[in-house]
Amino acid sequence: MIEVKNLVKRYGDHCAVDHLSFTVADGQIYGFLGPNGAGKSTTMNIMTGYLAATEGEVLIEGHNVLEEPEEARRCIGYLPEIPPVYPEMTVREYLHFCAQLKKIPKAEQENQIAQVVALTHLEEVAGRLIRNLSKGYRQRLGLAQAILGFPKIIILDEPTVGLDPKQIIEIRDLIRRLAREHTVILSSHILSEVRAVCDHILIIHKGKLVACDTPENLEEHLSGAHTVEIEAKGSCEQVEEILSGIPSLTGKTVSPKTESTVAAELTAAQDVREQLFRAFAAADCPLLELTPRIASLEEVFLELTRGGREESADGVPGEVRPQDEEGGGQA
Ligand SMILES: Nc1ncnc2c1ncn2[C@@H]1O[C@H](COP(=O)(O)OP(=O)(O)OP(=O)(O)O)[C@@H](O)[C@H]1O
Repeated sequence: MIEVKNLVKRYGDHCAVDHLSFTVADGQIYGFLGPNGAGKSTTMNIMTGYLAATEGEVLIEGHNVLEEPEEARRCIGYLPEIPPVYPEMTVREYLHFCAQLKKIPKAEQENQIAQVVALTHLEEVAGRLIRNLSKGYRQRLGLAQAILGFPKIIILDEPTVGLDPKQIIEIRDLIRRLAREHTVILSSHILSEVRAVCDHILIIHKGKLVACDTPENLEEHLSGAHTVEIEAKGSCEQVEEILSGIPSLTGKTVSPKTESTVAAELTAAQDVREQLFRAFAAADCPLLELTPRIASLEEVFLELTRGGREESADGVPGEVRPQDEEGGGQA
């Protein structure tokens, strides 16, 4: 488990991380999402002990990252935004070097290196100098060193940057496989990627946590209260008349769709699907389609990271839990 408590990081006057609190539970994949400069890398660097916080603390499996760095780091594998590889070493030499740094027992080193090389598909370049590797292979090597030692928690800053589509799919599969036995936290700008692999999403904006939930809940709760699109057989007047009998509607736009059908978009503070069904049936007006509109993760992201949005995060509906000062926002 990771506990991030009231984390603040200031660079001079600039507050890159602003009282950030959240908890990461074991055995799941968390996506750290935010626009450029939101504070993702800074937070990850603090969580992994690479950077000191101005205020607040991070506990990894109960170990304070600053006070018990060895114990905390033993639980973490980290792929920073720029993988820390040495160009003059071969892939294999570098992984041996990392194994020593991670204090993996000598007798286990060969076996573990072989495993991570296989997992990240580095076999064919294992003897090659790192400076001659493509960006994709360097990224995979960065991932291999993060996995080495099979730590409980694996933190990946933009793991698929620079990879081609085939490699992206492979790395996603690898992340999913790792998540069976590890907790994985990854940062990304790519919404579809986060949507595809993560169980939980933390959205960060201007250093603050603005949402923390499953992708499904985020999409559902931000789908504009209840928006429903309908298509009915009849005239606009007839449909308007039926809708006027449903007082809980807060908005409606009605327009002809075909010669004999009408389309409408309706909003309400509650779920009105059953009322709609009954009202149209009672008026003998066939309801041909009734579709609740779900916001895409992209819309959720844009909504939550609009300028100044983080100031009013309290208003985020439903399960979207912004941080609180006690260290809430449990993920
Ligand atoms: N060493 C530094 N000195 C001064 N400001 C910094 C430093 N590192 C980061 N920043 C600033 O802190 C803010 C957060 O940066 P950070 O790299 O954590 O964001 P990010 O969400 O990871 O962005 P990106 O997605 O572009 O990598 C940015 O405004 C950045 O310019």
